[in-house]
Amino acid sequence: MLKDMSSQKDNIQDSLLSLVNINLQIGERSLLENVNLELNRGEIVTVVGPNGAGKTTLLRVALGLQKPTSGKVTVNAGITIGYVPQKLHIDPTFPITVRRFLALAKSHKKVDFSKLLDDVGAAHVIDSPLQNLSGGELQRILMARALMREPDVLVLDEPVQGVDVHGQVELYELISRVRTERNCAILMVSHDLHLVMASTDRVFCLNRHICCSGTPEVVINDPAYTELFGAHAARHLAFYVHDKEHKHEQDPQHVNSCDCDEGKDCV
Ligand SMILES: Nc1ncnc2c1ncn2[C@@H]1O[C@H](COP(=O)(O)OP(=O)(O)OP(=O)(O)O)[C@@H](O)[C@H]1O
Repeated sequence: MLKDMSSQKDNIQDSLLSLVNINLQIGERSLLENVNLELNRGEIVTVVGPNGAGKTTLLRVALGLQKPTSGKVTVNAGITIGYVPQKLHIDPTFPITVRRFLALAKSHKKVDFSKLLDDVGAAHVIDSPLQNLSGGELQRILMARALMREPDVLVLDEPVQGVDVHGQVELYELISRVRTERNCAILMVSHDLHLVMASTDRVFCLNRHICCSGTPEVVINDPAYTELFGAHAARHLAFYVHDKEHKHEQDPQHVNSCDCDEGKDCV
């Protein structure tokens, strides 16, 4: 009996954030229509959709930065949310090192920056000017800054933008690791379906309203997904599974002669 009760408890999902019947109208424009989304501890949820679909707007509503016209946003009392925005304006006339940038962020307790950066694979840039970082390095620093708050929920708006395919794979692996090691929930936005599918538990396809949602396997076979992204994209951008044994360094020609499904995009 006791055993039954504990397994029941394990199955109860720890909901951290929920959006119910969210509508947002600005002027004549309807930006979000009847959106429902729930985020549970330990899961990665990805919102995909074309440009202008309302992905960033949805995150802003979830974060309480944008008030919906109607609907309810519920955030569990006492949880901490870390946010990595889509854009960070870095003033080129104000040079700042990574260490200084992190020191400017609010944190409840003293943080060991070397360890933090080591955790996100960016220890080597600790004394570099922020302006000199590559796209992938900058994303790691922004993620490190968000992690300083020890968030229960990490919200990432297009975390791999401007990063090459190899860097994207690494960043999605980092995101999965952060989720596992910190047992937080991750809510992220991506245009990219290709790589993100392998690194997410649930996907929401958004085009103002939720066109379809579910596990990546369910979504990729949903006609609404094909309608939104086109049959070619749905077929071509099937699951990306990176074979780590798959090496290219020894044979540069291999990139073009590779017989895996990725063709010349294979990394
Ligand atoms: N405050 C606002 N007032 C009016 N329109 C807005 C406002 N914020 C966003 N929009 C519009 O709402 C639509 C959705 O914008 P949003 O940035 O959420 O889309 P997105 O899916 O994140 O797009 P992208 O993939 O290009 O980043 C866009 O057409 C945008 O111009």
